[in-house]
Amino acid sequence: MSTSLKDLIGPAIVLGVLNHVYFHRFEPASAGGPFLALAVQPLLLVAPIDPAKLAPATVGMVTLAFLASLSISIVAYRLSPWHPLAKVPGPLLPRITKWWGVWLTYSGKQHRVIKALHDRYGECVRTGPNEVSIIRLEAVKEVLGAKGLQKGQYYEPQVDPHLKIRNVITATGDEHTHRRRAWLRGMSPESLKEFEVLVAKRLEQLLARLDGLAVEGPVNIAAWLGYFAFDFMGDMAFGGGFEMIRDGGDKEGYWTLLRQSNIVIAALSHVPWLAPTIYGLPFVTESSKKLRAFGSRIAANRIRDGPKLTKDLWYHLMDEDGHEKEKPLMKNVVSEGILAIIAGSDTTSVALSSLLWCLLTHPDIYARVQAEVDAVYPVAEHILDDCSKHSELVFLTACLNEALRLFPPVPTGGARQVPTGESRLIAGRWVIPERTQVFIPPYAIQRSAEYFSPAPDAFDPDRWLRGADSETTTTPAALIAFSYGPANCVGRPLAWREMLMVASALLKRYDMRFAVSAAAGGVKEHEKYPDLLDDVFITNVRGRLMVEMKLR
Ligand code: HEM
Repeated sequence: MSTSLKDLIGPAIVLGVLNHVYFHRFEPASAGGPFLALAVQPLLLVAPIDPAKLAPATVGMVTLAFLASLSISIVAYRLSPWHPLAKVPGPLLPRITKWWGVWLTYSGKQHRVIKALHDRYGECVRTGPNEVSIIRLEAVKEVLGAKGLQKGQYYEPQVDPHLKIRNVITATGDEHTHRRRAWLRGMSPESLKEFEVLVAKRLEQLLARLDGLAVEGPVNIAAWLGYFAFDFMGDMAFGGGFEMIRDGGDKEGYWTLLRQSNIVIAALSHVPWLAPTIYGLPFVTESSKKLRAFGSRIAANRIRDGPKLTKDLWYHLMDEDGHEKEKPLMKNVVSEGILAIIAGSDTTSVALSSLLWCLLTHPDIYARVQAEVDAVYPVAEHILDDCSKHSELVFLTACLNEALRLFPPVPTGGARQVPTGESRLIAGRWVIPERTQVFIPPYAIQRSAEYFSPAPDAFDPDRWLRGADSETTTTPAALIAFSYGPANCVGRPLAWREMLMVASALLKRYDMRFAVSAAAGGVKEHEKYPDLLDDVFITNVRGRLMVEMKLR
């Protein structure tokens, strides 16, 4: 008896469902094997047919039936009441597929869309088939805190695909504690004092450049703050490496390279199983090879020349003063150094750009904060050599807190993962099942009226200074721009030092206002600034921030 197409459709459908059951149970870590298995199975089904009588249409129909049944089975399960996250509200598309998250990352709008979903569906929203986003204060501690959840598959695409090196941001458990120890030495008060010298040197260079540019016309201050932060991080991590202030741009192309690879990584974090396949593509490998070569080159320079003005981060990460029993491996330290540049440059410069944007949109607040800087630093030079007065910059600190609240440089952050085999009760109300990815997005929680009211979307630095009263709510614990818990931002003290030095220097030296530009479509260029902050894990400023700067 010969096998016909009709005989094969039923088995193809059953096989599709069985594949879903298998992959659901044994989640693949990479796409290569599963893709091959999916391609081979329809061919095995048609194998009994005499090849001479096998029409290509038959193979096509069997494959179609197999893939359609697999897809329908997956979608039906994800939408069904039996899915463990069935009771968590959320829109249809993300319940079905993680490709929605990939698209959202490429669009740059992830933070704004997630906030809109919280506005609509509440404090816990299903943002993926196995993913939730929570903006309840108790969840900050329960998810990000010491007894919370660990980083999971979301961070896998950040691991170097060739060297398989984990740095402090991708390591978990004891490995994380060990790596973080060296970072903490690098961020001690003594180290910070040394880094101040490096900030001051670059800040002087920036101010000299801005003095010259300011007389020529409006300056894209967002770009120049980016050059500053990048040059400084190169000095701080490797004792040098970039000269973007000198060159007036990214002449070497490393900034662009880092940003491009950040976008790819941020998108792949939603589909980590695809990362090994994508990283196998030559043009993708090319950019990660270039980055590694660059890291090794500046590391080699650093080893040859030693620290420049002061002990740099390399000194601490490489354990040059011999705290650890075993010296760290060179490749690990290169990876940490590159991480420092990624984690510490765009974050700080975006925070400063957003602060300036907020101040320039509120001239009354600008005037108050400028008056404070003038009072604390009557002599401009002392901004560069006396950080002991930072505690007196109370209003500037409030303005920075408010800018970090409205525009957190890491707007959504990375997901933590519920361990296999257990579920977690979060905030006493949501039972989150095993292997779920859990986001606590700073942008959405920091604009929640529950924690900041009235007017949670308004720039109101005074909310940080008002005492508690019955009319207003300010919840410092809900400001998580630097994250929370054992994997919070290890560079926080340095970031604050840098931000206060740069902001005071700019306010002291210049009178600034938005450049007058023709309104495009009725919207002035500076009004578009918030919409051009792309959330690609770290914010990318897609637009310009054109400012007229007049020496005072
Ligand atoms: C305003 C500036 C900054 C902001 C808002 C910021 C924010 C953050 C956030 C939200 C995280 C957690 C990321 C996650 O959970 O995946 C983080 C981690 C980290 N940040 Fe920052 N950061 C800033 C500046 C810096 C600076 C200047 C450095 C210094 C090099 C730095 C180094 C790091 C490192 C190494 C981690 C990983 C820590 C760990 O996993 O233990 N950051 N940062």
